[in-house]
Amino acid sequence: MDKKADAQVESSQPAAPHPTGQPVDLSVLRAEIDRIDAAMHALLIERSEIIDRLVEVKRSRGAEAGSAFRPAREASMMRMIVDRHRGILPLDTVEGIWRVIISTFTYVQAPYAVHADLATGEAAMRDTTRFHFGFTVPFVAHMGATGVVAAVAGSKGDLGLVPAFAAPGTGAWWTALEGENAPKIIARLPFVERADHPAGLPVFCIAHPVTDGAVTEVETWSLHVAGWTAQAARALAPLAEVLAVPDRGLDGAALLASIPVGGDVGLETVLAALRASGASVRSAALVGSHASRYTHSPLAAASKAIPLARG
Ligand SMILES: O=C(O)C(=O)C[C@]1(C(=O)O)C=C[C@@H](O)C=C1
Repeated sequence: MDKKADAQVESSQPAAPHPTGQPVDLSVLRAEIDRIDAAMHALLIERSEIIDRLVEVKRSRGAEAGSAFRPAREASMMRMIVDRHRGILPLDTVEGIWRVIISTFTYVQAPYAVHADLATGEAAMRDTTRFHFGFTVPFVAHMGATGVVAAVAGSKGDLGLVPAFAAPGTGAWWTALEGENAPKIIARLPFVERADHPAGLPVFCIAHPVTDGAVTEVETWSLHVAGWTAQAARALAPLAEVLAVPDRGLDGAALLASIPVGGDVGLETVLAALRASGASVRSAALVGSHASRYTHSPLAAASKAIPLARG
């Protein structure tokens, strides 16, 4: 059956009855869908116009020309979007749609590329990059985080994605972030974590230091220690998330420690724990910051979204 005939047969079938008891024709519902699609499209066009005005305001305030990415704003938008969602459209879809909207509006303000380290697994890193940045933003593949950091350092406003987990052979790439003008960690993705996230690979997003819109809920510190032992690793485990790789000499290690700001544990606590375990700390450099990890729980959301039956 051709599509037109198919549509006619379908639309001649009465759809599920309306709550008033009257059957509703499919064509009526499709007209509603067209109306909603047109309204959504018009809103996106209106959003573009607001972005034009936002660019003017940023320019008039002398904002940096490099990148339009504002980590604090994006983290808070993604939390709001996920928290208000309800209905049968999967959350993964909603999050993906807004990641593409926001990343593309970032791109139209100031073009950038995303450099990604594929060394720990090409498929997962590609999925993650496309989920968070869409297909309009150019994707540049690298084999190793060091190449990603170098590419970001040499660019005007590009972003880099590197694994936020320990993987064999990754090396202490974060030591290249130590200089004052070197790139820094500015975000950790996904902004909203949950079980079965379709692009759940934990990655750090790297960029030139952000002076406008940085978020400092978690600081990332590059530490060089001597006397790195299993005991030292155990002492740090409850205090901070740590990536560690061998560095300079037999028992030396380069660490990347993520330490929440304003909590019970600060950099001093971490350094004291290292010293108490017999390690000595040769240097500590702040190499970035990002929003706190934010976890979405479907059960908590469901109990919030579905009103309890009364009576
Ligand atoms: O709020 C801004 O500063 C914007 O540039 C707008 C916008 C968006 O599209 O909503 C785009 C890029 C930023 O990373 C954050 C948000």
